[in-house]
Amino acid sequence: MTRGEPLRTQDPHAFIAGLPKAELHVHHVGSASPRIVSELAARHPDSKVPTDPEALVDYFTFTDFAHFIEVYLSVVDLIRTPEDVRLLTYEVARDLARQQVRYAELTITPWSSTRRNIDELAFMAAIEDARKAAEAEFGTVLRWCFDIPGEAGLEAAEETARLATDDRVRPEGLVSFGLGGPEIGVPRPQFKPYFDRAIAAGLRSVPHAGETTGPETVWDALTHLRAERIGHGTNSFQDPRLLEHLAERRIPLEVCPTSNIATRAVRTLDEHPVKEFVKAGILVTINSDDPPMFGTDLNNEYAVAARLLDLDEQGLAALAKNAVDASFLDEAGKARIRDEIDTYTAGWLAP
Ligand SMILES: Nc1ncnc2c1ncn2[C@@H]1O[C@H](CCC(=O)c2cccc(C(=O)O)c2)[C@@H](O)[C@H]1O
Ligand SMILES: [Zn+2]
Repeated sequence: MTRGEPLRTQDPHAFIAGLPKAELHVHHVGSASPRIVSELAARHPDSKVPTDPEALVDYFTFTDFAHFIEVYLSVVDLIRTPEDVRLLTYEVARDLARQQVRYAELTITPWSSTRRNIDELAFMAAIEDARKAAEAEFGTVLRWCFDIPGEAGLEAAEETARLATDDRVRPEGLVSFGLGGPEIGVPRPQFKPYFDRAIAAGLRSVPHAGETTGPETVWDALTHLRAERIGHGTNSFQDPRLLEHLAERRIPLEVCPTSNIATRAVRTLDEHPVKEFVKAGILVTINSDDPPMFGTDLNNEYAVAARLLDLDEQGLAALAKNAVDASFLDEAGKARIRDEIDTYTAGWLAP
């Protein structure tokens, strides 16, 4: 790409690759690279996960959301020791740093590990050790969102709330509390007491909603779970009043375009409602969700957004700043990344 020429007619990849970014919606286990997955699968030959990274492409082709969760859990099954947890977390940070991600909020489901007999304190020590190493070595700041796997029931919710609020256990890097997994048959209001506890302990509320069910789930997340950002929120487009509400209250959406196609929540990228969200004045952030499982990464999601939203370099820089604004970083941290984005963009556009 030639500097100074309008991006619209050019390939945006080079600009995006160097653009400093923040990632707000990315799952810990869902970020395991094919190399890590095949390494773990080889360590645990009883697993049905392929050891050949090429075979993983087929394995990571999903017929629907339920199939995605089934495959996701087979990868969760590969993580069996605190050392597996530390290695995964550190490698995820390395992949983020390579994409110029300066700050990421990583969604972790601690219950999935403690129920697989990983000691809770050893688990927390493993993620914190990786977080500190990543910040020192790559300059990427990681923070955690602990999420309830909704379909696993209220015992899992109780355990997740305990791990997130008990001062003897909760890790220093924890900033938010989430809710993931299937939405069908898993009403949001039942999780209110757990979100209340997490919020009282100073955590921010970031449930998934409106990914596989309609706008009423997003309303539930706002009303009952006091959501400050919505994971996906894809089907919000079906309710104009909800779009207005999200815009007015400045509730950001964590949009993950390729994920929605891979899990068949949306039929094609061209039908993705992200453009309607922007038109409605909603603070849209672009994210990768479970990048290797969906054959994507954050840079590719920005390229997808550039196409769907018809963005030039300034537009992409504004999108990157949306994620900084919507993050749970402190003001000084936000200002640093915003400045970096401005400096990078000005340098790129200078004749
Ligand atoms: N696009 C997504 N949309 C929603 N969620 C997503 C997405 N990507 C990844 N997740 C993750 O999937 C987990 C689901 C885990 C789950 O349901 C479950 C049920 C029963 C037992 C167990 C177990 O561990 O034994 C787990 C969520 O907590 C979430 O972190
Ligand atoms: Zn997600």
